[in-house]
Amino acid sequence: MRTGVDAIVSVPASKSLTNRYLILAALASSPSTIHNTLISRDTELMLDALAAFGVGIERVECSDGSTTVHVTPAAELARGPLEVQCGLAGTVMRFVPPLAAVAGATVKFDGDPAARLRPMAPVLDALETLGANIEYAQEPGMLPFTMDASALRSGEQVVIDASGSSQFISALLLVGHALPGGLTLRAANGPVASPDHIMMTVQTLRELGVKITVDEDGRGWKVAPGALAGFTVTVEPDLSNAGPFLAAALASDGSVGIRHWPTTTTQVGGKWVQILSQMGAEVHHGDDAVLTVRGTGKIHGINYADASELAPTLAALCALADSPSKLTGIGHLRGHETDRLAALETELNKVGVQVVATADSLEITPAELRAADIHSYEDHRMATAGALLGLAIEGIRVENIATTAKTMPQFPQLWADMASTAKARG
Ligand SMILES: O=C(O)C1=C[C@@H](OP(=O)(O)O)[C@@H](O)[C@H](O)C1
Ligand SMILES: C=C(OP(=O)(O)O)C(=O)O
Repeated sequence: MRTGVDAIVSVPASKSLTNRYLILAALASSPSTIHNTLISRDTELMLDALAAFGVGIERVECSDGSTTVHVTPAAELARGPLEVQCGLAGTVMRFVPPLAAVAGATVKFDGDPAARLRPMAPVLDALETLGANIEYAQEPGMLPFTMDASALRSGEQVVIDASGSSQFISALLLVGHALPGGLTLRAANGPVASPDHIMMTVQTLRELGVKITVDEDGRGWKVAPGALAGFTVTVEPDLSNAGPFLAAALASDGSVGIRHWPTTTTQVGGKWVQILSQMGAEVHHGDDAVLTVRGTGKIHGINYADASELAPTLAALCALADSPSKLTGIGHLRGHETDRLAALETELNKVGVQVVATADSLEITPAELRAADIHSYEDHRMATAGALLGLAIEGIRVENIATTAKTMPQFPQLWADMASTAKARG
């Protein structure tokens, strides 16, 4: 019996774009307006951090349910001593220390217990190269730490190991124009994590008028020093968070549309179009800007590299496929909200799927599926992956679905609304 969903969904704004725009607005020379700002745990933490530096934040609730944020830069960013709470937000724990460095501030950073396990050293070592002094309260290179950036100087070329996270690179690029002498940055030999997110940073900077060049091999960046004028932008919907909804069309053999799908995007979630088509969906981007995905009764396995934050949803969909899949280039997901490779191996095994997790890949071989309680590890994407399994497997229960508030507090309601459109189709 098939029970296809048939829904059109508005997903909230992009976390990655919201937190980039907020950092840049704080560093601008005049006020900025950010329409359709995401309001979620990760962006609330960013807003609080900026307010601590003396940045003016005014929120306006709009009649369509979105939030516009007006950002007024501080005449001079506060130097503290301040405290910044990072929660479990990579974009806060990696993007705010360079802002503190530019401010010349003394700041204590801490986060959730799980945040204390996430890699930080490459970006912090780079800030030390630029003259910041960092005292670690527990483990070197990890939260919690106190940074004193009162003696920041102009740097020579900074070289960063970006195999653990693209955010180390993005964090420095975002403040490069505000550093004395700008910034010259290279990725050290070895893999670069989530390269799409670095391109998003580069494109965002260019869109706002920052001069940035990328080396021919794509592993080096030069940001010219200079003032950034205030700006007005509208944040795109979060296309990564659209993923579980779109995948639901395949999982339930139904149809799901996402409103306001951009014609071009820097978000890695833009790749859902290609991924889901390859896995068997019919995909249509209409004149009304709705991207519609329809199940065709078939879900094929896929070999896919650099899925980045799409991997948990993709892995759950691969569990429902008619052939094996392999997701590669995702070793750094072991340092995300949880060790996602281990978590996916455990949870997909529970529902009967064979999963082999290597250092940097997942091999997923579908088998007969069974009900299980899916643990979410305080990881929003494990929770949404569990919800997706729940559409296809009778009796799945997802523990702590509220953890989706990290980037999409509306998830439980939006999901329930979509799921309620499913009808028995005999
Ligand atoms: O810069 C960003 O907004 C992000 C970069 C990526 O981090 P990693 O490079 O650590 O994977 C991604 O997974 C994360 O969800 C958001
Ligand atoms: C890895 C993620 O988040 P963060 O920004 O905390 O790194 C994610 O959202 O999948």
